[in-house]
Amino acid sequence: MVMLDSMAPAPDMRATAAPRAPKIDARGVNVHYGETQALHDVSIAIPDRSVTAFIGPSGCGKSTFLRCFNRMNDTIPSCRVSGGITLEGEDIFDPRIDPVQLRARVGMVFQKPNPFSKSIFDNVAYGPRIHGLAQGRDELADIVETALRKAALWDEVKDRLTAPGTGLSGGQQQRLCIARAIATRPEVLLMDEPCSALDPIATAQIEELIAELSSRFSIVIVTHSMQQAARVSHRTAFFHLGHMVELGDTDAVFTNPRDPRTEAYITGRIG
Ligand SMILES: Nc1ncnc2c1ncn2[C@@H]1O[C@H](COP(=O)(O)OP(=O)(O)OP(=O)(O)O)[C@@H](O)[C@H]1O
Repeated sequence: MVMLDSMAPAPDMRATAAPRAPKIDARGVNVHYGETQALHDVSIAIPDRSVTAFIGPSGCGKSTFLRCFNRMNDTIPSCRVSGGITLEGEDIFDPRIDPVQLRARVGMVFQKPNPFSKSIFDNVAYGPRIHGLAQGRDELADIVETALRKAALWDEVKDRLTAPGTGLSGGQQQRLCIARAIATRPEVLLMDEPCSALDPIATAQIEELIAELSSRFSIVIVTHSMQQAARVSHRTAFFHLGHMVELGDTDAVFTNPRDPRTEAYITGRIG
């Protein structure tokens, strides 16, 4: 049995979600940047309404794999992705799929909060406006309020919706980015180290939010913190040198890893 040094007292944030049919199914995914292969033959089924964590040493390909799910790698000219990925059974690489629509269904929150230089309201209204999700101003206002409430930010900003989003604290900005991502009613939320720029209190708020959102969305989170993965995720995938070495229930991966490389990582011997 492997124990993480500060794992023992950590509260368990996870809802008791039973595994469901896969929301995303990735088969034999390879990714190259130019001549360099960053990911080798990775396959994973991401369940609906649960949290999957990607962990592993720096440069092992976690973010690269995450970006495959909403075709964000399309925006990197040297990047080539092969293999199959489906969302709800639909091939995301099908030429009929519009990547902008795909990114509304598969939202993303980045490492550094990146609100637009617009008002708090307009940050959240941006996606619903471009995707035509609201019939008029009232409906748009409802969507914005709902997203801000789900992101646990409404009470802090309801009296200053016209103030710039960039004027909020780091933790509030990240919750604003989460509100912006969920305003288009995505099915999947990708989070790439969403707490790495935040203090412990803001981190705890985001983790609570992840636990709440996981009852509605499928969430995939890249994290450098094994404690965070243990607290928030149901499933954990461990990556090493571009390979997915281990995938399993989070408790099993952390307490009884099958692969010696996973054990070496979680006990701090590599990484
Ligand atoms: N835009 C890019 N152009 C070229 N190579 C890249 C690019 N992005 C990532 N890579 C390379 O791909 C490999 C995987 O990188 P990636 O960022 O996916 O790893 P990671 O596990 O998320 O790392 P970290 O934990 O440090 O964020 C690394 O060798 C990295 O240098």
